[in-house]
Amino acid sequence: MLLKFSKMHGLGNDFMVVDLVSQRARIYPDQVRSLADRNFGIGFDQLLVVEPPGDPDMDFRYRIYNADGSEVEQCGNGARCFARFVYDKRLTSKKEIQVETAGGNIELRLTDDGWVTVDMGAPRLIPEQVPFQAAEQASCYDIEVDGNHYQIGAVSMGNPHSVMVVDDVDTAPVDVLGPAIESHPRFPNRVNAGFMQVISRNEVRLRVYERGAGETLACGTGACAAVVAGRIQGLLDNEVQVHLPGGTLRIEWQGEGSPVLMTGPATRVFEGQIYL
Ligand SMILES: N[C@H](CCC[C@H](N)C(=O)O)C(=O)O
Repeated sequence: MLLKFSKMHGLGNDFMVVDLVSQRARIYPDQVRSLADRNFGIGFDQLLVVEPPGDPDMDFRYRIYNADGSEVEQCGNGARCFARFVYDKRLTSKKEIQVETAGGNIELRLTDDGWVTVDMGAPRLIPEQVPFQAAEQASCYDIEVDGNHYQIGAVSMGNPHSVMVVDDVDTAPVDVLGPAIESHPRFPNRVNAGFMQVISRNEVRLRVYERGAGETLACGTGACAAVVAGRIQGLLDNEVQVHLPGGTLRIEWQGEGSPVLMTGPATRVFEGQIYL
């Protein structure tokens, strides 16, 4: 079966995007893993799939698979690329697009400067909703890793995030602590592990070791979760520039119960086709 795809990225977060609205195909987890294999496949952090909506009030369903084949609830950088893809491919003429994901419904807004603002919905802070094992909700939790103790925030943007404040992201032990936190037993569904350096109340630097993909050049939901965690710890204001290795996102959050808004670019790289 021949499958057409687009290669896209959001600040270096690397995607393969396939349209299953106009192409009749089915993709299975083992196929995802082989497509992600940078030696024999196309290589990506996540595979993004465009499908017809289940809910007639929505425009599309948006399915997301990590490079390890795991299907996940949300992908922020991918949402911006999704909007660019469906508009440029003329699957919609709308510039405000309602999308159904496993982690909740989101709204994608294409702006005239070619960027995209995504209403990511309200963050979930109740431990059971992250999910994270904790006796009660708090802005900060103590976790133990290899006998050492660390303070983290636990936030869901539909997908689970841990956020650790560090003095310097360049020297943070992301390669060691990232995988250890990703598979920490208190996160029953694993977790994306963020490391945040606070520059000011409106500016942070962030690195994210992503669940199912490893460290990426950018993580959209990670940027949202970092701002939420920083704000509830009293470190940040409502609008924050988040500097990731691949570039900067603008994140806005007015506080508990409000949606998180993420604004940034979406870039097409090449078109391709592959025989599955
Ligand atoms: N690795 C994430 C999914 C992709 C998130 C990231 N690429 C983004 O831009 O939000 C997870 O397992 O929840």
